[in-house]
Amino acid sequence: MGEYLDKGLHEECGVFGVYRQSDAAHLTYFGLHALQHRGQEGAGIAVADGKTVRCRKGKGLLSDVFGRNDLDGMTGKNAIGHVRYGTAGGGEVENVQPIVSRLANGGALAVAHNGQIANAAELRKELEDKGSIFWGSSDSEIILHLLQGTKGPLIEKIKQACNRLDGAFAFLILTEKNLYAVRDKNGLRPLSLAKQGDGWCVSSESCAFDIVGAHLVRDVRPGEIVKISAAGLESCFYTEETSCNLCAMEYIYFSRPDSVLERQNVHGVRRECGRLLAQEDLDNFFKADIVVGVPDSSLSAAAGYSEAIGLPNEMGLIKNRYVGRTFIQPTQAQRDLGVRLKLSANVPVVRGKRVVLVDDSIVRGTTSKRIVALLRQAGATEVHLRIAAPAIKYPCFYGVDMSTRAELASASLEPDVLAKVLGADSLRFLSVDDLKQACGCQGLCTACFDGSYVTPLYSNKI
Ligand SMILES: O=P(O)(O)OC[C@H]1O[C@H](OP(=O)(O)OP(=O)(O)O)[C@H](O)[C@@H]1O
Ligand SMILES: NC(=O)CC[C@H](N)C(=O)O
Ligand code: SF4
Ligand SMILES: [Mg+2]
Repeated sequence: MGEYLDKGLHEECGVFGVYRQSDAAHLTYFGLHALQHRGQEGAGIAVADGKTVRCRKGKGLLSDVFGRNDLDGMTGKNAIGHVRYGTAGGGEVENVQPIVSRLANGGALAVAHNGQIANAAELRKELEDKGSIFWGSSDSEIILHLLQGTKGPLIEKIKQACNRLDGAFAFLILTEKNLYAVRDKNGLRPLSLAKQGDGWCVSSESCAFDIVGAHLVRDVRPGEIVKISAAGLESCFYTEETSCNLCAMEYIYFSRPDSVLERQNVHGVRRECGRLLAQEDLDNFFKADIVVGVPDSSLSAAAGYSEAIGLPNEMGLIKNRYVGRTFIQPTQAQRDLGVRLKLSANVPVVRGKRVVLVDDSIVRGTTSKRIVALLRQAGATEVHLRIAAPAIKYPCFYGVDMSTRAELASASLEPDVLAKVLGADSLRFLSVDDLKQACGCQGLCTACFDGSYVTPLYSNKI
């Protein structure tokens, strides 16, 4: 990620697929475009025309990989695509997805995976001991090797493979004729299904359906394998032991505000997090002048906080929308300037004001520290930091780039100590109970807040 500004939280991957659509490759391009926020390291599209599966992929953004005419030769009515931020294995092109392979029966298939397989190290060793040779180093490739080692029609192979995998996986498989959508039994990563004319779409987030004119039907259920073929849509489950534990960070940070996950609109959840966060300040007769959200991901929470507490929600920080990719290998001085390149304080708005600064999360604390300093330099008299998520204290082994406790600011520092380190006058987080209430869905993974992991940890260490 050296080419990008040093971000606190990295997105995950996004998957998108279409079935029975003329111009499937172009539609997949547009779907992936709506999911670009989930991964910027690599992108790819595989398309099937009933006889073959063709794939084009490369490093970088979608627009780096696909030029104006690059999709012209990719004919076929079914396609899948992927945007990657790697969580296992490096950023090399071998790990960019979809990964295309051939089973022993000669059938070609392409796989696009979002998530992280918790027992990847154990499975890879077992497969290598049995003779598998891996092409790359990502955990996603394990899915293909497991399929090769099982018997029966593909749907049976997928069931058997899924029963060996643990952790987080939402993946798509494209064969010459069919499309499969699979979600792990804990429902850790999102995956939704939509109807488009007489065809279908599948996506990590529903925001991608809107852009291609498809209509959200439902989430793929935890443990479900959906097969889309000429016969229509068939559904089966690889296990009966299922429960929904969607990643809470999808609501807090990763997903786009216009997406609907498990029937909850992401903007609505964030706004409710902000409202609930304000409650304790209201009860304590907390005094401030304005509420400022950190653009863009905290704006919904700031709106909810401001509504509940009755203070104006002001545009005290401005984001430069053209910052994303900046310079290759920035110098340390340029890194230090990072937040100024991305965010500027709106001086006339914050000067002389007691500011409630609302952000969605603190991971390493770098962003908050820089923004608090920025507001003070702009003349804010007080800066009270309010985080619309609980304190992150434990690593994630399910596909989010927070892998050691040492890098997490809240793992070792209580809020009042952390407030001092960040230069804020006060600091409060949302409680886990309030987060669950705001998300309103039946189950939620909250492991990085409370250490309640929904799978065994295998060789991963807390
Ligand atoms: O405590 P830290 O390690 O700094 O990480 C936390 C920050 O990271 C994310 O923002 P980021 O700047 O990555 O992206 P955004 O512009 O999409 O919010 C998140 O919204 C927090 O602001
Ligand atoms: N962020 C993700 O979902 C990544 C998928 C997979 N673990 C990879 O590294 O390619
Ligand atoms: S541990 Fe945290 S980031 Fe990881 S899946 Fe669970 S809620 Fe999401
Ligand atoms: Mg942020």
